[in-house]
Amino acid sequence: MSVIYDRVALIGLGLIAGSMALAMREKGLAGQVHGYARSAETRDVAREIGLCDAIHNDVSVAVKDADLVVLAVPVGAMGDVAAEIAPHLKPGAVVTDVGSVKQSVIDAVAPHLPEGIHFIPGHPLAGTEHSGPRAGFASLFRNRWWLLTPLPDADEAQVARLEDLVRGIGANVERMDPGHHDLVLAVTSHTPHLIAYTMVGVADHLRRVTDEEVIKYSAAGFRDFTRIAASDPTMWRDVFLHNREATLDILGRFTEELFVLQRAIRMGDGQQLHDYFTRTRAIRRGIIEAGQDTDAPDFGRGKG
Ligand SMILES: NC(=O)c1ccc[n+]([C@@H]2O[C@H](COP(=O)([O-])OP(=O)(O)OC[C@H]3O[C@@H](n4cnc5c(N)ncnc54)[C@H](O)[C@@H]3O)[C@@H](O)[C@H]2O)c1
Ligand SMILES: O=C(O)C(=O)C[C@]1(C(=O)O)C=C[C@@H](O)C=C1
Repeated sequence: MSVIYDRVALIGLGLIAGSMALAMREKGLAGQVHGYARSAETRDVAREIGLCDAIHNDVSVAVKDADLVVLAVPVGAMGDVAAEIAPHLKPGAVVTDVGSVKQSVIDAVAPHLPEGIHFIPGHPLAGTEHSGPRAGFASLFRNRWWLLTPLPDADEAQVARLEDLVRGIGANVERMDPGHHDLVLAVTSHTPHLIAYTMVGVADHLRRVTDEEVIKYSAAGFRDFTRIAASDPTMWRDVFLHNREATLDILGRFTEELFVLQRAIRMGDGQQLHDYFTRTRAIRRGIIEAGQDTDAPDFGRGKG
């Protein structure tokens, strides 16, 4: 593949930026990849594993002459970082972000960026429960969605160019309105994380169970919850604080459904439980058949 941006600057060298660096370098999509990290420890690790062509401790130097700047910090830090880099951006540069929430990032970042800078917000729907520079891997985005939420006055050629980069690192790209993005992600990612955090918290409260039995007899369902609940606390604190309304809306609906099932159990209404689980099984099978769950062990065989 050919170079799409001569110089890329990654701000915040964690799981997502690290994976982007490895993927861009593997595919030859960037002339040079520069990275900025606040902590000396992160910079040392990034150097040790050869994540970027150059690692900086000064964000203004990192973004200088960059054609693409990627903000890969927690959602709550995006505004401060944008304010810090704004005076040092190359005229005509593209700034994107990878935050899990879109409207609040747009509100926090856009006002800081000078005229002539192309801000194109984005969100890769790919991740793991691990964080930091060592967590990155080049194939993270392969066959995953990467949503872009361009502003109404976005430059079409610049959006198309960023889409080429995203496709180049293996993802499928789609454009979406930021408010709609935040509602969809509240359903598919944010509320499920909150439920996982809560379930693991409940087990923890039942100390007599956690001390031995949960670990010893941990079945697949609970194990999946513990994986999700091991995700980065700063990142997820920021997600909930910045996608408050959509998460509260979905959480309200979740609670209503939970009460319906709770009542069915209390009343011994097996038919209702069976009907409900039949519907949810069909949803899972639909995802597998659409080829949207490449992690599933039975992927491609149409079984859920
Ligand atoms: N982890 C996921 O599954 C996932 C998936 C998609 C998108 N995202 C989003 O990507 C972004 C980065 O997430 P990640 O998983 O790579 O996190 P990470 O914790 O692995 O990396 C984030 C890095 O940003 C640094 N940082 C924090 N505040 C900073 C600041 N003010 N200035 C400079 N650096 C700062 C941290 O020290 C850390 O090194 C977040 O906005 C997150 O919502 C995460
Ligand atoms: O697989 C995981 O560990 C994830 O939680 C990844 C996940 C998700 O919910 O799918 C988490 C947050 C992101 O913003 C995007 C992806």
